Amino acid sequence: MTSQATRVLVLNSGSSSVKYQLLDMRDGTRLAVGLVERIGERASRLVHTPSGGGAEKRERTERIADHEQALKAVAGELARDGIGLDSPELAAIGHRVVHGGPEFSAPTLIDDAVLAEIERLVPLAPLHNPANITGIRTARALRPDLPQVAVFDTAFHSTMPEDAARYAIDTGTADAHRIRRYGFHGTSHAYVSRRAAELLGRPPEELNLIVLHLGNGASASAVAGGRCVDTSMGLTPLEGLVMGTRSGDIDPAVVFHLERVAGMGTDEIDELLNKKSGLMGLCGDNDMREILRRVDGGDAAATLAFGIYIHRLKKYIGAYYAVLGRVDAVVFTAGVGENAAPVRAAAIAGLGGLGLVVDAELNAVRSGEPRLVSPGHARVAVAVVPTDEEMEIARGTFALVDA
Ligand SMILES: Nc1ncnc2c1ncn2[C@@H]1O[C@H](COP(=O)(O)OP(=O)(O)O)[C@@H](O)[C@H]1O
Ligand SMILES: CC(=O)OP(=O)(O)O
Ligand SMILES: [Mg+2]
Repeated sequence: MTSQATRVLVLNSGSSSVKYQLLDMRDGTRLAVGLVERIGERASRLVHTPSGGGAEKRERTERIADHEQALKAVAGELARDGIGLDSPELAAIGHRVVHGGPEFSAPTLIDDAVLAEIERLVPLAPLHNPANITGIRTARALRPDLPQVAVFDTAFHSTMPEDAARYAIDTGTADAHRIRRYGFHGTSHAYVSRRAAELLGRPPEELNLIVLHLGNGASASAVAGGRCVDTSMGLTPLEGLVMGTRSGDIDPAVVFHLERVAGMGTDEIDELLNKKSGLMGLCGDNDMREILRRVDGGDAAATLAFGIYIHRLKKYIGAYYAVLGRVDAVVFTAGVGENAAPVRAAAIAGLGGLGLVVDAELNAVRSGEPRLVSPGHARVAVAVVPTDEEMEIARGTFALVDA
């Protein structure tokens, strides 16, 4: 790596999309942000926004057959702005990898052995890891000489004590199959915990936080002194909160019942719980904006879906309050947490006895900045802190290659 190589390209490859950012780690400048979506469909879409210099957003709709073609299209857009993959200023490519299993608890330089291990973990994250692997393979083919770094969703949660990480099932079976709670969205929980400490003007080591990452996938975590002590997702990203299309917590016997009584197969049940449940399963919509519109219009299914979503969220706030013993702040983040004021208000409503109160006026403010939504006199702060998983991945990547 040359001394002027300070840029990191971050790739967050999903099953049918690639989100990317090019960052300069000298000062955290964002040089480009973009998204390729509907990969494999007839009309895929690429949106590329070069930052600074008043450059215009560019948008294209065309067929992009696979992740390899998507990455080549991204490389083409970056090259057009003179910041292509061949630039000597590029230090590394950082990849979001969702499941790191028991092996990976820190950003890791990718070689053949690491890639093989990430592949071995596919059964534990069938929706996520395969896309991450394709992203890595393609990026390696485009720039074989460049360091490629994997940053794992599970890493931040590796500090969970065994009491929180173990399921109460037969230990031999659990160990033989690596069955335990791993947790996800870790880069978000880590980044948001740090930014929340800055907002509160206190060192992270002194703080107990409940972080609520509410996006399409959603998870809660209890963070004590900057370390995760419990989180709501488990072996896979299916456990915990009600999500856009995932059920979150259910009695595992529901699965046996569906097999024995409803005659459903394992793959069918997997698809039901991961893709046809949650808000989508309850009311036919997974976009919180649409659900809030329907609730306002008095729609009964949307109102029930919202109620179930909020009830589960409250249960986790209460549970993590008890796990932590003392809470300094409850922090909302991700698409729903950052933007949906009614979700924040409803989740905190009635928790005055725990010192949790939301100020209606502060909660209604729309802003991209970290901010408090609790009144000045509140015993426990309630905050909104926009997440930035790409920046956290870039930090982890650059720290490794710059060492
Ligand atoms: N203004 C808004 N009000 C309510 N919900 C919103 C708003 N903007 C975005 N969202 C919600 O955020 C969700 C996406 O969150 P995001 O963190 O981007 O998810 P992911 O990264 O999992 O795709 C959408 O499903 C949408 O419901
Ligand atoms: C792990 C996970 O649930 O990720 P996402 O929210 O991006 O689906
Ligand atoms: Mg997300």
